[in-house]
Amino acid sequence: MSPNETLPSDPGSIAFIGGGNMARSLIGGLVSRGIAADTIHVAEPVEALRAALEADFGVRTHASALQAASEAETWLLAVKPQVMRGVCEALATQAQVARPLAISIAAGITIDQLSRWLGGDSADATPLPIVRAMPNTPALLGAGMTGLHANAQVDAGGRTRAEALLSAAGKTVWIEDEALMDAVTAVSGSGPAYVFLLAEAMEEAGKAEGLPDAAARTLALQTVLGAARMLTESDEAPSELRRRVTSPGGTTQAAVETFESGGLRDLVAQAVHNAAERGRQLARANDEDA
Ligand SMILES: NC(=O)C1=CN([C@@H]2O[C@H](COP(=O)(O)OP(=O)(O)OC[C@H]3O[C@@H](n4cnc5c(N)ncnc54)[C@H](O)[C@@H]3O)[C@@H](O)[C@H]2O)C=CC1
Ligand SMILES: O=C(O)[C@@H]1CCC=N1
Repeated sequence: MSPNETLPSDPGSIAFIGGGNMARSLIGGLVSRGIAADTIHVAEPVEALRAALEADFGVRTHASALQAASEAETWLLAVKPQVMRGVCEALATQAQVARPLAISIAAGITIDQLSRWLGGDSADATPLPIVRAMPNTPALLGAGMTGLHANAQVDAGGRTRAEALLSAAGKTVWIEDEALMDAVTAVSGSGPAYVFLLAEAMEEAGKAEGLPDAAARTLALQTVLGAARMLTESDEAPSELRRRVTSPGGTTQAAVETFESGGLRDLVAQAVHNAAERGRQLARANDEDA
């Protein structure tokens, strides 16, 4: 979906709990697709962030999570994994009364954990409909990628609502096995940082070869943009696009052989594995009952 297209269905009123980097990217996506800013509430303790969200997007902000949550039928939990438990427990009573659709974007934190924390003290609280979503920051441009997983309490309407909300950020894919959400986090949630790192490294290497700073940056960044567009706008596999740049005995071959003999593929696999493992650790580290 391109940034100016409207959404296929209205996601209804939304309370973002946490108004940091990822919430900001998602809010930018929603507002640019014509979602009325006054249906978006944001709870954020940092006053400067609240002021910036109001000025930039016209959304309603609150210092209190409970206040924002009481305004909306969908809660988008966008705080760090390390504070998620406290935030959920503070909202538990309201959650059991209002029974919102709760969507968490926190890395690692499982639906079982969210369900327990939002269930409050009552061990037999009826499980809430909960969606685990893993977006990424290109959401701000409508070019994001989100993996979604729902528990059994989420009905077709809830799935449609979650998908409408996250599709404001770009593409979505449903993941039926929750255990794979850590792999989604490791590939696409964290993935933009890997591409930014490559861009940084290309820029630095260009400077080391003698290019002026500004030229090195433009050459690296425009190359990443052009390659990303070819990857998504052509029907060819990445390996075929690479083959077409690589003249036998030429310059690209010299570079690609250096990457391959240096173990780039193994390094990427190890990096993705470590990111997924970190997601699993975050779940354990933030749950003394697990
Ligand atoms: N940054 C990214 O690229 C992505 C982040 N995520 C997930 O999104 C979540 C947020 O990450 P970021 O936006 O990067 O972090 P962030 O630190 O920029 O945002 C979190 C915000 O929550 C606020 N906050 C803290 N306690 C709060 C409370 N009790 N009530 C309301 N707000 C509270 C903080 O002031 C902060 O502004 C994390 O769980 C992360 O795993 C998921 C996908 C991508
Ligand atoms: O680094 C993190 O933990 C978060 C989750 C995915 C991207 N940023």
